[in-house]
Amino acid sequence: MASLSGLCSSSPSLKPKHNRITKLTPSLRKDSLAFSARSAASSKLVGAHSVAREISADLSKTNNVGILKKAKKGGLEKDPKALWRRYVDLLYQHKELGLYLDVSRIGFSDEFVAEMEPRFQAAFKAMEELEKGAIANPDEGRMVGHYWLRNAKLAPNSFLRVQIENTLDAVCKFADDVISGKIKPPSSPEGRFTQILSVGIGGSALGPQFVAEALAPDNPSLKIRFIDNTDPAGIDHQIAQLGSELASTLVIVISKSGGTPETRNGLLEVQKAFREAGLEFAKQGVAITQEKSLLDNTARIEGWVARFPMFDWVGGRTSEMSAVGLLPAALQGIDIREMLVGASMMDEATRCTELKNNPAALLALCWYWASDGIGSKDMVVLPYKDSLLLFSRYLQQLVMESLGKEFDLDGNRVNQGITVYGNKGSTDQHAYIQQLREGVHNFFVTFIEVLLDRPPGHDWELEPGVTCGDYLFGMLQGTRSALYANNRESITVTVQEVTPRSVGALIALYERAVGIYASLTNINAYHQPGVEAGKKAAGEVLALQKRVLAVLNEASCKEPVEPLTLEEVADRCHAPEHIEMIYKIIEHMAANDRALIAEGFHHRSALYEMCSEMSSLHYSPAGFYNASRCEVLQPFDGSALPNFILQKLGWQIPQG
Ligand SMILES: O=P(O)(O)OC[C@H]1O[C@H](O)[C@H](O)[C@@H](O)[C@@H]1O
Repeated sequence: MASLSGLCSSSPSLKPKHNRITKLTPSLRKDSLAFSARSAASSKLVGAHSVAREISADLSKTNNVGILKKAKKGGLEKDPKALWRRYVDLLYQHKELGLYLDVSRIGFSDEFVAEMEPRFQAAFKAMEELEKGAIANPDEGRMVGHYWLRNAKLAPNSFLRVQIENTLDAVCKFADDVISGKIKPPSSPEGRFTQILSVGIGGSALGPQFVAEALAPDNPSLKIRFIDNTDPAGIDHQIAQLGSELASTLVIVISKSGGTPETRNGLLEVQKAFREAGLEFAKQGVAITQEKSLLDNTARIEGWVARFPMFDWVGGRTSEMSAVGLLPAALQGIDIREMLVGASMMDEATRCTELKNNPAALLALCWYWASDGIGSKDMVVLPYKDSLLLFSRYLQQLVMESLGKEFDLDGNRVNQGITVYGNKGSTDQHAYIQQLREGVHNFFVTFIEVLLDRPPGHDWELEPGVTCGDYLFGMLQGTRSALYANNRESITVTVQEVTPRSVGALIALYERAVGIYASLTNINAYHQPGVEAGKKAAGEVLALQKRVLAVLNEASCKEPVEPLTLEEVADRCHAPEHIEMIYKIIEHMAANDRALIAEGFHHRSALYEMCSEMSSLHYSPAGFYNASRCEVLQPFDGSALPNFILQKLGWQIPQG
């Protein structure tokens, strides 16, 4: 990349008066900091075990909305020379990582930054305490230690340090042994593992999926597929795609808790496929989970090939640099030590307490400015590189599960969060960017730019002077300009190329930005109580389904079979208030041939079929019941049924 200093000197008219930006090395960047640096009144705020809570108490006195309203009055800078100066002045560069952050198209002012400075200093202090082992997840009484994974020396005690180092060594050794064929499946025609089937969900899937898409070579040592849902058709598809290669498949079951229902279901389905193929699952299964979890115990008792630990102090959405992300990556031939180096270098850079020299803080500043500190605007993430397609999905969990909270750390209802979505450019330009340019103004964009189009030596000009990659570049720059011209703000993160190092750095950059933003907004970024509520509700639905089945079974055992209306089923389940859910349960079972709903004309063709083949079908104007399968149907007007069906059922043909 042309250095910025080079560009400046070739455009003397644009060169800023002061010489502090003639060369943007990290050290000079500090001198060029235009933001007023206020002293942080934070030393008294930090306690070993309740960092965020104490900080928040002090910061809650500041009126965000007031600052933002005042600061936003000015509107966005449009003068090209002033914009160029803003770009040069604000550009963050990490030369060693080949990573650049341009925040010049977010409209914050120096005054706003100055106002925010104490909050940032407090956030930096909180992050420092977190890295030292403070209980940064107060609700769950946990430390938050994903930063230690890439630099074990930072772990707060030697026990954790050794745990991290041993796990990394074990991951590398296991991957080497699998790739070399030293560890092999018992009955594989290839004589080695050729496929990975990863079973996990949420944080136990998104990181490995993103990294596989971004970094796996075209011919990886092992190919990876994912089961990340409890969708039976999706599971069947993955197993069908493996076909006879199931015998050469290493199944990695990933679950921090070891009890996530979707993952358990995926495991049970895969185990069934193994049984049906006459394969012994234990010889091909690996577990990544917390010690002594249900999954860990199962894997231990059944004697799976290997088990790797997940640590209590690593959250699912920040687990990519634990065995969760490292093992699948290493098995695909991805250089995981390089990923760790990239993350570690970014961690170092984002520990900087000068806002303008800290890329994570700059991101958090932009988010705060753009979304008014309350998530009023959505974050649209647009990587202009196919291999980074899943970055937006990965960030969706990282940002939304971390920041989307009902209460702040002081117990105030705040309903915080930032919505994240996006796929990739320029593809999205042909889909929804029309709205971003001209429609509802409820977002800010993050462009992810990759400078290297293709490996050197492979490029060609598809028209004079222009390559395919030039088009991609042009699309990105064009969209950035067109959006800004219409007052749509954007951030641009640029990496030289997509490598294990730059991907590790990107992950670390966003992890820290989320942590800092959480401090700014005084929320706990490390728990997910809302997800728990959804899981609990799902459990209740399944419990209700079991009660519904029990009621139907009982009625079906009576002689003659007792027809039930929906209301009667609900009453017998002692759940009349859940009648709608009971209807949906029966409707779902009906769709899967486990029940039948006769409700109005629409369903009658189904009735005909059933009636013609089932002798034990019972019908009454009050309800419809299939004794052989324990099925209940909605009441409907039986007289509307054709006579031949009523005859077949042995019912009286209605008069008139
Ligand atoms: O890794 P597991 O314990 O199976 O959890 C998988 C996922 O489950 C939940 O939905 C959490 O909200 C996620 O943060 C987590 O990553």
